[in-house]
Amino acid sequence: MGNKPDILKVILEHKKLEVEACRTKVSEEALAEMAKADRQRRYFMQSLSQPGPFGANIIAEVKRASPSKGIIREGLDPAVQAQAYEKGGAAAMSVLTDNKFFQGSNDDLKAARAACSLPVIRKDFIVSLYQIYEAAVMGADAILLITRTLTVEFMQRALALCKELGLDALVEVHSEEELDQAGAAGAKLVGVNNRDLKTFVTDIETTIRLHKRMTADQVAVCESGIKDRADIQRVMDAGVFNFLIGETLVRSDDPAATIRELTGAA
Ligand SMILES: O=C(O)c1ccccc1NCC(=O)[C@H](O)[C@H](O)COP(=O)(O)O
Repeated sequence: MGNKPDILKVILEHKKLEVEACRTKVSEEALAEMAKADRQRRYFMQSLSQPGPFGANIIAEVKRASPSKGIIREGLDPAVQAQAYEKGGAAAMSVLTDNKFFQGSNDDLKAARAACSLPVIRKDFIVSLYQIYEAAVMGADAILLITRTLTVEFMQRALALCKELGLDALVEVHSEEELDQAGAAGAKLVGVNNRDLKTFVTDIETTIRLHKRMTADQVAVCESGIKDRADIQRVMDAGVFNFLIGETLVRSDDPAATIRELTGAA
């Protein structure tokens, strides 16, 4: 048996080619100009800064497929999903825009955002400032920065650009070292990915462990592998009240009811 390929490395290599191809169609200068246009901003970080009415805030994800699970839901309609998420009481939404590995698209984000009033994060693999301008142009309210894939210097530049464009940034970490790097870059909204992106194993204890090391001005988000109310309760007992949930909601036949069960509203 050969070694498993490092999927993140494969995704990033492909993403760099994708961005270069986009650049040949629309230059970064032209995109930056478009990104300055007035937008109806929705406040992603603000929606997560305090516990919700029942305690937990859910960032509900629109994810058609993933490298770890393959197809999650055939024929998923992002607009229908977004309406159910809002009805269930989600605080915000996450939409995968990567096409090759997650079968998402920029149109998925636009359709989901247009169908509800929730703030939306563009979930993709940022390798260039170009994609941050792109996120603003497609109407996203926030972007994801994955610490493992970026330098502190790039994250600082990305965070400064987000501020300029009126976007929030969720900075994702999976280890103590990455948390320190995110802090050095100035991250205030910090997502702990419970999924090890090398092995795909999820462990909710990762959030509980890393949260203890966060500073008072950082807001934590528990990401990946959340299946039920017991998982949420366990993490809430440790002081974290924000949860990013994909598969459990996308597989549910009644995502609104599932959100109510997860937050404790049901
Ligand atoms: O989910 C994957 O297989 C994956 C593989 C490589 C990079 C990222 C990946 N997931 C992105 C995510 O962060 C999750 O979609 C998100 O945290 C929700 O996780 P879940 O609730 O377990 O679907």
